[in-house]
Amino acid sequence: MDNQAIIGRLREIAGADRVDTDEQLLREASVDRFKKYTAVHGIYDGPLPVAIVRARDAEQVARVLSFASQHRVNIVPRTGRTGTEGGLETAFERTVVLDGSEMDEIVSVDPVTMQATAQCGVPLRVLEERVREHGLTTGHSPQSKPLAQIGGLVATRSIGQFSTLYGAIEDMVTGLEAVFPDGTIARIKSVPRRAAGPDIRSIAIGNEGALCFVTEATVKLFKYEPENYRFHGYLLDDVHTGIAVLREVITNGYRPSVARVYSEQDAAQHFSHFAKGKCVAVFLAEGPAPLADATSAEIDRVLAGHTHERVEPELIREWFDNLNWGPDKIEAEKKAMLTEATLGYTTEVSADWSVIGEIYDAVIARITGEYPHVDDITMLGGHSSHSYQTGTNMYFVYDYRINCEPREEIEKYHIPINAIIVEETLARGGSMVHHHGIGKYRTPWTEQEHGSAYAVLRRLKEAFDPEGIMNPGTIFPVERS
Ligand SMILES: Cc1cc2nc3c(=O)[nH]c(=O)nc-3n(C[C@H](O)[C@H](O)[C@H](O)COP(=O)(O)OP(=O)(O)OC[C@H]3O[C@@H](n4cnc5c(N)ncnc54)[C@H](O)[C@@H]3O)c2cc1C
Repeated sequence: MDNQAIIGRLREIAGADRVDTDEQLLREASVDRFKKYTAVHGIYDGPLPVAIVRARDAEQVARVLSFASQHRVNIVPRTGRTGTEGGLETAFERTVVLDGSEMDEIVSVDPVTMQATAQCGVPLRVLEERVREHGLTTGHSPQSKPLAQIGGLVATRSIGQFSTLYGAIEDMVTGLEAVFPDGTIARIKSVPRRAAGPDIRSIAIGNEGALCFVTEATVKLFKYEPENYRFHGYLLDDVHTGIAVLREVITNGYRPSVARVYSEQDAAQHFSHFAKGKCVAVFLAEGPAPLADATSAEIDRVLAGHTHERVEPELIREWFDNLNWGPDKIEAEKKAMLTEATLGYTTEVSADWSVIGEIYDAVIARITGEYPHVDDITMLGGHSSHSYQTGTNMYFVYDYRINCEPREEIEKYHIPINAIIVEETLARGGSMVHHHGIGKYRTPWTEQEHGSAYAVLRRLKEAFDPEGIMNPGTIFPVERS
């Protein structure tokens, strides 16, 4: 079947007005933010998709996927388009981008059962605003909240700034609907908990469009009590002290919603007006007032055991209020890329408390010691922003001046720096990806990440996507065409 025939069939399935073939739209749909630097220069070297289908409902998604399976047409699901790891890249010929952003109905908000159900194209910001009318919150607040949508948030195993209290998306989704490549529409009902076999929500959560298309999700709701917010900020001597502080607060049984530590370098760019060359620890205690007070008291008690300087809570609140990225910041970043030829990227990993500090040191030492273009790096540091009983994440941040043609940027800077971080983390038993997903650029290490359990993951792909049409090259390594 040639491209024209594919487009014709898609028009029959979805309606002609739901199938986009405009050249510029196809170019922009061929990449995500992994290639933001070439994209801002208008360079799109990879295969362009055949078409973009804006799906109306789950039945239409099912018909598109069945057709694609039968005719071996590749599918890249998408919603909010904030992905950072190449998951939206159309790396293969004969790809159709299946866009769920117009499935944007909030199906229900139930303040009694404390749940909301939303279609995949609902932006998280919109859902959050709706539930706040009831005095509730989703508790989910990734930095991309103004743009990211429910489908992508579920598909990437996203996590938000309040994760230490509310958890990540896998702790929040109680039920969902997903469409599989054979056209099966599976609805996983929402219940408080069950022991009826393995938890099949996790086949959809984090699948990055490589197994199924998420069309709807039901999430938990919590009381929204910003009047009880207690912000805390401290200057500390080094990252290791910061990690020790985080560990103590968390393992003592307290759950501030925000618990973060920034390295000196990262702090200097986030908190230039007060960091004084130090590390910065940030906490937010919330919940019912007595709990927020108890959490605050514990944070102070732990800090008393370490040399520190206190930061005005109002400064932390101001910083926090401006943390999210909407269209304005995306535009500002594009302008900076074009006028200053500078770029910033991140690689986020996780590991046990016992090795996370060692990983931090090893990564910084290797990049500064052996990366050949280290002189172009203008900032190298990181922060821990999501902590658990057993360990924490490290979000490495690297900014650089681009001393090459736009096309060469990824190979010269982003890929080798990312590789060092992944290698040092895996070498110490950590996870190479904490919350952005594997996408198409960490696949060289998917097998190493999972070890002997990779066979289980691989079987999921074979079982649910036997034709390999779902986002090929994402999560699962394959040869590129
Ligand atoms: C400025 C910025 C800040 C960010 N901050 C955070 C953060 O704090 N926490 C965090 O976790 N992430 C963060 N991210 C990453 C990104 O926002 C998340 O991965 C988000 O969950 C992606 O959602 P989306 O709707 O934009 O998905 P998209 O970008 O459209 O897609 C992302 C991936 O999910 C797949 N996908 C999309 N929709 C579906 C669907 N309906 N069914 C199946 N697969 C689908 C795609 O194929 C792709 O692989 C940030 C990104 C940016 C640009």
